[in-house]
Amino acid sequence: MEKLLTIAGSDSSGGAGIQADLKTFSALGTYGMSVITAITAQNTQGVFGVQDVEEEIIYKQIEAIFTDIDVDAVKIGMVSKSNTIETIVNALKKFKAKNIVVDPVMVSKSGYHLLKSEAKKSLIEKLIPIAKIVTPNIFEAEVITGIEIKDIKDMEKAAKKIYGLGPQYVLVKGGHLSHEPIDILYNGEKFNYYRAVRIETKNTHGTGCTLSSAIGVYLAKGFSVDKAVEKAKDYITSAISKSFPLGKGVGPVHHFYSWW
Ligand SMILES: Nc1ncnc2c1ncn2[C@@H]1O[C@H](COP(=O)(O)OP(=O)(O)O)[C@@H](O)[C@H]1O
Ligand SMILES: Cc1ncc(COP(=O)(O)O)c(N)n1
Repeated sequence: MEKLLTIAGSDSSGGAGIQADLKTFSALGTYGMSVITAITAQNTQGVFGVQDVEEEIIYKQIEAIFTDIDVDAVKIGMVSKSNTIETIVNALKKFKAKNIVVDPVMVSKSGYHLLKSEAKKSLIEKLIPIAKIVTPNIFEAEVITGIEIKDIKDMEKAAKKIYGLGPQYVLVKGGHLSHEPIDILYNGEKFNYYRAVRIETKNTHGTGCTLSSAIGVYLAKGFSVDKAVEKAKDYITSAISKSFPLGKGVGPVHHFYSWW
């Protein structure tokens, strides 16, 4: 069984963050482990508080895992502040982590800034360069590049600029486009396009977390990056099509749609 690690924030309502990542790992038949970077008090309507975890215990969690267990892929989500990012990057370099998927989480669907503004520079200069694949949504790609994104051509321009920061692959996600949700993969030479029909639902809490975790799963299973993205895109599209209402706000995707 492949062994996956998520380094991310906890979402108390279970739809995004660490909880979405572990559900994805489990649903797709892999063994999930977690390093918690921050605890959010969150539900389907908003984020009401965040407590960052101290760098020392973040490092110790990573060390405890890598000195004992072979990790086949690592997914990184919410990282809050620059000290957290630097601790994670140094630790992953030290332990020669492979198949690193960086989801550059910035703002929750409910509008809360999960990445502090002082951490943007470290995210861009330190975290993105160690990624095998980085998966910004349109807003994140705009913040990283300064390019305003209105269409596919702008997404391609942003993907090229982000590739210049050092990751091996860039996936700009089109979930927030006004038409079909096309995701664009760039490897420094060519673009691949992943199309899907737009599912009419408000219940999309955790889509980005779920997609990046699923990409990690398929990389751990030995698929090429192109194929891993294709399979992960199929999984997220089905999980969104079976998403369900929960609470009073944005409900979650159904990670276990093929099981129950
Ligand atoms: N309504 C939808 N129907 C189908 N696919 C969607 C929908 N919303 C998002 N997606 C897909 O879900 C994945 C996550 O994308 P996105 O929502 O853009 O990321 P994030 O959660 O980081 O904002 C992408 O593959 C995107 O194309
Ligand atoms: C702990 C945590 N990590 C990530 C997200 C982003 O997920 P979404 O964009 O669906 O709100 C979140 N809301 N909470």
